[in-house]
Amino acid sequence: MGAMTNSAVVLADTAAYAAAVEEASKAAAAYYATGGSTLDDDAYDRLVRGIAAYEEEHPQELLDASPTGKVAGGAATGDVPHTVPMLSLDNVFSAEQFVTWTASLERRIDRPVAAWSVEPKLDGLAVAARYRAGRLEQLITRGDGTAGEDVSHAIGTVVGLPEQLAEPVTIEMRGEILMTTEQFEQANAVRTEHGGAPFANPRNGAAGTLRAKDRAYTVEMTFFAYGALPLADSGELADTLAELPHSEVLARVAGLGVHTAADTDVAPRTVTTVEEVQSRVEEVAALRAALPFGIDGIVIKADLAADQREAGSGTRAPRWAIAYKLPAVEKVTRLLGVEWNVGRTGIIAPRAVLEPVEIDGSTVSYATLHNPADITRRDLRLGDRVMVYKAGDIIPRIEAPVAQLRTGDEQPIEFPEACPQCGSEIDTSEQRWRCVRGRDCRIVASVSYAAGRDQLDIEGLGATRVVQLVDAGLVADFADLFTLDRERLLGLDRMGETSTDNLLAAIGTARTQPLSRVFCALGVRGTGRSMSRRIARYFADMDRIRAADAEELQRVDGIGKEKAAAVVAELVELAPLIEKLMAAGVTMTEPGATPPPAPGEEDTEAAAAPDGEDGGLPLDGMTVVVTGAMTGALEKLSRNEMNELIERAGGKSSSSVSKRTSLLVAGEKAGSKRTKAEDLGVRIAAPDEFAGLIAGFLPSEV
Ligand SMILES: NC(=O)c1ccc[n+]([C@@H]2O[C@H](COP(=O)([O-])OP(=O)(O)OC[C@H]3O[C@@H](n4cnc5c(N)ncnc54)[C@H](O)[C@@H]3O)[C@@H](O)[C@H]2O)c1
Ligand SMILES: [Zn+2]
Repeated sequence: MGAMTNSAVVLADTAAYAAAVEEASKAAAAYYATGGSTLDDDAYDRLVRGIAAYEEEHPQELLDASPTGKVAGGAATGDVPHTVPMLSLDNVFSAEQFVTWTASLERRIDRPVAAWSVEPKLDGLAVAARYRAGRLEQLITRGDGTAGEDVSHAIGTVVGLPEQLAEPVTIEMRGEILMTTEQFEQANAVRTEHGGAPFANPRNGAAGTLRAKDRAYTVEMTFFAYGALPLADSGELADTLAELPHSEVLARVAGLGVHTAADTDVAPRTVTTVEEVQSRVEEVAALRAALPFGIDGIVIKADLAADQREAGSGTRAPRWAIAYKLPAVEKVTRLLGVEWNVGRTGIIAPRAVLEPVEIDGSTVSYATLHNPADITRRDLRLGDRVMVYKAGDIIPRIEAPVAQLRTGDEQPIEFPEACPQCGSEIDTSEQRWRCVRGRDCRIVASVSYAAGRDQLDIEGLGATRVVQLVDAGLVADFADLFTLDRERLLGLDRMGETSTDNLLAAIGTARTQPLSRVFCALGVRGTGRSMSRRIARYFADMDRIRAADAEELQRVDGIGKEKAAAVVAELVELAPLIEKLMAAGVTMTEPGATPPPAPGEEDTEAAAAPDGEDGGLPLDGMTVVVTGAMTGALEKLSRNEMNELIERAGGKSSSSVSKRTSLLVAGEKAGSKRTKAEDLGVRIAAPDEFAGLIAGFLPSEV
């Protein structure tokens, strides 16, 4: 389980302390009233921990408004007295803290705790539900712990809280009201349909919904009981409830028809040792991401009534129970942009680009947005602060914007008007938008990419022409270009003799492109131009690349374990295409590169020879940066071609000048890179001088 990384806010002086108390009180008031706090729980907890730390150092400065030591931070109130106070829970954040807590509890009762109940800490709001003679009469919030608010108007909208019990008993059920993920989605759909702002997360949804009266619509919530108490006229049930172990009380509650967590994957479990508690805690933590409702920890309670009685309660929390907190899975961050990605079948899916935020031990920079309707429904805007949810391995998702944090500068999200991959029209008739070319979209995009200037460089084969070839069924992948039939090309619109012959000639030339470009044209994920060149130079021919396993691929500069495995897998998928290219006579070797020793021969002299001695290339061991306009023999070369040239001559190309740069090729209008190279004392060469240095490697004139 990831450790808690959130440390307390540090408060330097009285003024900072007072400001923190005010901020926390405001947040808590909003949180308990409508669920609409501007802070996420992590930020709130860090603030309160900072307040507590300051108060410990300066007890004489304690402000009345301080949230510490109070149920609901002192922010909630009510006028319906509770029979027995409804308290909060103390927290632990690690196995060690938990062990310390059990030791102090056992010291207090002067004996080992006989059994523990380990249950989910449901992330909703505490309520008391009073049943008289089996009928649900009153629903009350926790309030300040001694008195809560009457929210009986919600009776009938809460799944798991029947209006009639299985037996005509008088009893108070205590538990949590929350929205399941599904209810939350439903709530936001209904709410936005009625012109309301979506709830930022399920907890806010439950808080806002429970207290709202006279809404034009109802949304469902779910109740989970975690305890029961007698009421004034409970009769003999009072004695039973006072004596039964907690676990058996829960079983009675369920027997009466009230919902508990017993039917979930994280059902309460009774165990006897601290080790068993710990392993159940880990189990629950692992199950969390897949649960259909939110939990923010695990509650561990002494199970026996006698143990609970003797431990007693403080003003804010019982001493016989503890909340083992799990890392927060929700954080507020900013929505920076939206990307539109086209899938294999042509589905165009939006993805949110976020200001990176750490959630549960990983950095989250993207979140799924499902479809355009979803964006509209959630009323998301660029620049919005959004609540992001991420647990376990699930794809992070945006729950909703935090509307209270809007500044007015937020911008609408623009939807694409043409397919971002191939430029075709978009079919918007369904919720999930789709490129009208469907699966062909990918073909159009990958053929266009392969024909591009930095890959096979096929002149006259622009996007429109590719669309034309794909639509005519002449091309299903870019290998088909090499077997195009002249007569059939002539049959297409706008393809006269001249353009057809020019195109065929350009394709013929493409056949002679070096392996590095052919490899790049394959579009293997994570291998752009320079990586493709490194791979091609290392292996020298396609067969060797294909024969390489992940371990061997990692010998190529810049390829790590994960990328190596991904490349190997993708090359297997691409086998039919590669074979088609080979059959069409496309070049499969890299000029000037020497293949590595075959596997198993690594220890022979070739491998033992010191680096650089093998080829004696002019730029061996050098890192070269190019800037400004090239002239003379280099004039026509694009930046990519310059980089190819550098690498062919044994150097490494880079785009920025640093201490490690060996040479800067500076042409006309060289700017800041030149200044930087001068400052660092990096050698600078004019294009002509550089051309002389690598003369043997210049592309032959066409
Ligand atoms: N974002 C904000 O602005 C803001 C403001 C105030 C409070 N908060 C958050 O609220 C939390 C503190 O609230 P709290 O005082 O309600 O304490 P809590 O939620 O940490 O713990 C106590 C509550 O746990 C609930 N609970 C869930 N499952 C239970 C179970 N099986 N058995 C017993 N109780 C169970 C009960 O409702 C109980 O009242 C913190 O996590 C804090 O971050 C956030
Ligand atoms: Zn498309």
